[in-house]
Amino acid sequence: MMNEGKSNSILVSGESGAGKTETTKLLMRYLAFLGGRSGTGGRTVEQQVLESNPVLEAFGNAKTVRNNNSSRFGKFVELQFDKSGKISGAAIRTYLLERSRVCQTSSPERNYHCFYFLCSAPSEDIKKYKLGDPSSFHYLNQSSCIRVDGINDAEEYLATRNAMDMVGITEEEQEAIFRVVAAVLHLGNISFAKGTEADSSVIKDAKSRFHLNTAGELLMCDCEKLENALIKREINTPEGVITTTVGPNSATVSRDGFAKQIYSRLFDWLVNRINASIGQDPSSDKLIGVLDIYGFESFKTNSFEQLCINFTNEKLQQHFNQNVFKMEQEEYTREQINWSYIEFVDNQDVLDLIEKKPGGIIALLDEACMFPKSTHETLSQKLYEKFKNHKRFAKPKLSRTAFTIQHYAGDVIYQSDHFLDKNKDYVVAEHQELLNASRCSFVSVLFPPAPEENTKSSKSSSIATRFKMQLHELMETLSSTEPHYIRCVKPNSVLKPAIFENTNVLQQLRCSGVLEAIRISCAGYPTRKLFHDFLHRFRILAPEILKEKNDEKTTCQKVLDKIGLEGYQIGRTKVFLRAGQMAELDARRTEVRNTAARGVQSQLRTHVAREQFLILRNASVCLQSFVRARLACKLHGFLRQQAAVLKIQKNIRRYFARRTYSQLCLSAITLQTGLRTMAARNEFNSRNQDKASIHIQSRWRRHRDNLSYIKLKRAALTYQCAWRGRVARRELRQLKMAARDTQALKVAKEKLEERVEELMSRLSLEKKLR
Ligand SMILES: Nc1ncnc2c1ncn2[C@@H]1O[C@H](COP(=O)(O)OP(=O)(O)OP(=O)(O)O)[C@@H](O)[C@H]1O
Repeated sequence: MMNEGKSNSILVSGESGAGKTETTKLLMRYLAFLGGRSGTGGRTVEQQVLESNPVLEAFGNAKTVRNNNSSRFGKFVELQFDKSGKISGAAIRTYLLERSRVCQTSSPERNYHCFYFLCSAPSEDIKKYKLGDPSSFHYLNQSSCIRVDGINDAEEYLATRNAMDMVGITEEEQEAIFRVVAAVLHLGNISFAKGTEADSSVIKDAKSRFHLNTAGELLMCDCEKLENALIKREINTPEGVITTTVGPNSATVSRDGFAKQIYSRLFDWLVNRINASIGQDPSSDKLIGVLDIYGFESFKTNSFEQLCINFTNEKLQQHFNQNVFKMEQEEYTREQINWSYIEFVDNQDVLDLIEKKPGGIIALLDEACMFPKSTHETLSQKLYEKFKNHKRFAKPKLSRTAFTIQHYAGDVIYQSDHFLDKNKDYVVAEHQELLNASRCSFVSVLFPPAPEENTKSSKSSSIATRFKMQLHELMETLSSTEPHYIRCVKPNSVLKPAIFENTNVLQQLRCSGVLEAIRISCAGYPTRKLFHDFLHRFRILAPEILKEKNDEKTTCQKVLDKIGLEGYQIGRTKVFLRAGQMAELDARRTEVRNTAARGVQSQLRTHVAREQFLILRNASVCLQSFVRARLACKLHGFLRQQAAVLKIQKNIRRYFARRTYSQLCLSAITLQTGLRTMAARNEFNSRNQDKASIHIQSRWRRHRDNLSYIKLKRAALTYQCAWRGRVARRELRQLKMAARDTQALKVAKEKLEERVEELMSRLSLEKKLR
C-alpha cells in the first residue's frame, strides 16, 4: 500500500462458520503489528479496534446451526494510515443486524450472546436487573439450547465488561446498556389477553404485569404509558387524534417490534460509541479495509434476513468476478497480449433479479409494504408473475408463498411469510415518544425525537432499500481500493476439527469461483505495470540500458531480458508479469538497494560511531575526573572522619582509662590509707604498748636501780662512813699524836673536824632524801 500509494481492501468471504471472523481477527492483529505505534502512551487505535471485538461479538453474535459464534451483522473495519504508514485512525461500519433473532429463536440456535451473559452475571447484577435463569424468559426459552459448549457465559459477561472498559465505555454507560438488555428480556415476558371490548387487549396476569413494571423501571419510563404504548394506538385523522386499542396478537407484534427496535438502536449506539472512542483521522488518504460479512446461508427455512445476507454475498461475488475475471481479461484484450479467454459464471442476472429498480424483488417488496392491504401471499403472487421466465427464479411446486433463487453458491428456497413485517423499518410513534421521555438520558438518546417532516418518510423507509444503499456505498469504497480476497472454506458441517467433507469443500471452492481464480492466476498475469512505472522501479537492475536512447517499451524489454525473466508479456502500455515474478524482481531490487545501502550505511555508521566515540571519550574523561574528584573528596572525608573517630576513640578511651585509673587509685589509696592507718594504728598501738612497757620497765628499773642505788649508796656511804671514820680516826689519832706534837696538828684537827661535820650533814641530807 505504501509503495503503490493506493488504499487496499481485504474481502473475507465464505460460508457461515467457515472462519471469516477468526480470519479477520488474525488479519487485524497482523495489520496492528505492521502499522502499530509501539511505545505511545495510552491505548492505541489498533488495540482499541482489537478490543472492540468482544463487545461487538457479545451483542451481534449468536449460536446458529452452523456456527456457535455466528456474526449476525456485517462488519467493515477501515484502518486509516498516516504518511509514515502507521495506523492513525479507524472506523467500524456495521451492516444489517439480524433483528428478528431478538424475539425469535428456534432449537438448536440461541439468541444474542449478551442475554445469556447477563443472566449469568454476578448475583448483585442479577438482583439489580431482576433477572433469573435464561429459561424463564420467553425470548430465550423458545429454543431448548441455553448453554453452548466452550462458552462460559459468566466469564464472558466479565470479559465483555472488561472489553467495554478498554474501548472507553464508562461504568454508567455499561450500567445503562445492561439495563436496556434486561428490559428487552422483561418486555418479552409480557403476555396479553383479550380485553372486554372487541379488538382490545389487557395485560394477561400478575406475572406479566411484574415484567411490564420491571421493564418500565429499567427503561426509566412511565409504566402506565408503556402499557398504553403496547396495547393502544393513536391515529391522526383530519378530525384529530383517535385512540384505538389492539388485540392480543397485534399487541404481541407491537411488543416484539418495540424490543427489536430497542436492541438494534442499542447495537448502533455501541458501534458509534466504539468509533467515537477509537477516533478517525480525517487527514488520512490511505486505508486498509477488512470486510467480514455474514457468509452465504441456506437453511431449511430461509426468510428476509437470508435474502439480504445472500444478496450481500452475491454482491461480493460480483466484485470478485469483476476484479478477477472481467476486468483482468478485458485488460489482456486491450493490451493485445496472447491470451485465451477463461469462462466464468457471471452473477449479474441474480443481482438484477434482487436489486434492479424498478422491477427487482426489493423494489416489489417495498411497493408491497406501501400498501396496507398487501400480504405475503399477494407479494408472492406478484413475484411469481413478474419472474416466471427468469432463469434464476423459480416457484416451488407445493408452496404459495415460497420462491427459489439460484444463487452462485446454490439454490435457496425463501419463505416470504414475514417479508413485509421484517422489511418495515419504522418506530411506532408511541414507542418513540415513550422512550424519548425516559428519565434515563442513555435511553432517551437511543430514541431522539424524530423531526416532524421526516416522520412520514421514516414510516415508509424499508430495511431492504437501506441495506441496498449501504451495500452500494460499501461497493464504491471497495472499488476505490486494491482488492484482496480471502476465501474461507468450511471443512465440515459438524463443527469438529480435522474432518474434511470433500464434496462439500469442492462445492464451496467451485461456487465461490476459486477454481477459475486459480486457473486464471496460473495462466494469467496478476501483476502489471505501466512501462514508465516499471522503469522507474526497476531501472537500478540495469542502469547501463537506460543510457541507451530507446523508447520505454524497448527499454523494458531489454531490462527484462537482461534480468533473465521468462514467461512475461509486453502489452501496448504495460508489462505483464506472471505470479511470483514481481516478487522476484522486488527481491533483486531490494538486494541491489541493500548492497548500496550497506555501503552508505557503513560509511555513515563509521562517521557517526567516530563522532559518538569522541563525544563519549570526552564525556567519559570528564566523567572520570569528576568521579575521581568525588572519590578523592569522599576518601578525604573518610580519612578525616577516621582520624576524628580515632581521636574521639582515644579521648574516650583516655577518659575511661583515666576514670578507671582514678577510681583504682582512689580505691588503692583508700585501701592503702586503710591498711596504712591500720598498720600505723597497730604500730602506734604497739609503740604505745612498747612505750608503756618501756616506761613501765624504765620506771620499774629506775625503781629497782634506785632501790639498789640507794642500797648501794647507803652501803657505800656506810662503807665510806665506816672507812672514812676509820681513816679519819686513824688520822685523828695521827693528828692527835702530831697535835700533840705541834700546832699543825691543831689546824689539821680543825680541818678534820670540818670535814667530819660536812660528811655528817651530807649523811643526814641523804637520810632525809631517802
Ligand atoms: N483459523 C481457525 N483456527 C481454529 N478454529 C477456527 C479458525 N477459524 C474458524 N475456526 C472455528 O470455526 C468457528 C467459526 O468461525 P467464525 O466465527 O470465524 O466463522 P464465520 O465464517 O465468521 O461465520 P459467520 O458467518 O456465521 O459469522 C470458530 O468459532 C472456531 O471455532
